[in-house]
Amino acid sequence: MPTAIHISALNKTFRGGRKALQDVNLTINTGEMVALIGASGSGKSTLLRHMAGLMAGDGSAQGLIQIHGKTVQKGGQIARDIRQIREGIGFVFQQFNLVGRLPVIINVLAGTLHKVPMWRSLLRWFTQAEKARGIEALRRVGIDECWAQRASTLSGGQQQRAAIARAMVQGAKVVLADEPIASLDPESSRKVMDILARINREDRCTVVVSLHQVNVAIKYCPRTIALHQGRVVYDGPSVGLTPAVLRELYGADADDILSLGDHISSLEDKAKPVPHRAWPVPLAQAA
Ligand SMILES: Nc1ncnc2c1ncn2[C@@H]1O[C@H](COP(=O)(O)OP(=O)(O)OP(=O)(O)O)[C@@H](O)[C@H]1O
Repeated sequence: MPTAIHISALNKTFRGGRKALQDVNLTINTGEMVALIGASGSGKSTLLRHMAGLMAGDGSAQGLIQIHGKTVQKGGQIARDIRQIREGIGFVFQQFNLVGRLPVIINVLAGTLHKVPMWRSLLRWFTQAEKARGIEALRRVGIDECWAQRASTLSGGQQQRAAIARAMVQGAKVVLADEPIASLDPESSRKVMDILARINREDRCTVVVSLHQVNVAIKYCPRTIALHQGRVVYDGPSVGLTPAVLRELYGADADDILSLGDHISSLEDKAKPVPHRAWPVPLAQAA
């Protein structure tokens, strides 16, 4: 399977000497849906920001990040053509989400700006066909009726969904989502995760999503990469992350990942008469 994201020897030391990423080496294949988990401060956002070319790794190390074979950064230098590379990446990052004063449809169509002439992008003038594509993307994420509203009037979950619609319109083949459900209620969280899973499945989009909740990772992502103090401490099937494994990896910090862990499954518990089994059988026992 072709490689979507390749990371080798990536280190990040912030001013003051805090090591936020330590010798990160990863390969994510096209079409994977991967969760990044870890306690608060473990380096999830920092890693995603490096993948997006928004932050450069340590210059002294030979850190390399490539997306679809194109270099995002190498040896602490962001690639000169990073804008072009970003055209193929969809971001569901809080700070990038939407321009609140503009209508939802314009925000979504911003995903096509790299494809339209400069004068049209400045005037925000879109063709009927482009608008139809935007509405179709909004329909796929279930908020097409909101197309004319100012983005600032959407709920948090709707804003995340609009950001995903923008990535669809953009034709992104990699979507990076930084804690997209962190501040959402269970129902909105489920919708956002369902949509990410759909674009992964239907559009064969590679999705990397950082999550606090390990059981959401287990439910939606076949593979989980777990970070602890900037290091990859687990990279494998999500079902292998039992409470016992998490306690071994994180010690007392495991509670951070486990205690927040059931806000989607608790919703299902209410809906289903059968008891929800929060933890799948550990791999060792299943074999
Ligand atoms: N700009 C910065 N300057 C200095 N230190 C930073 C900076 N950004 C992040 N850090 C530190 O790097 C470490 C990793 O932070 P990061 O935000 O990546 O963690 P996280 O796993 O995403 O946490 P959370 O789940 O709380 O969002 C933390 O110790 C954080 O304090």
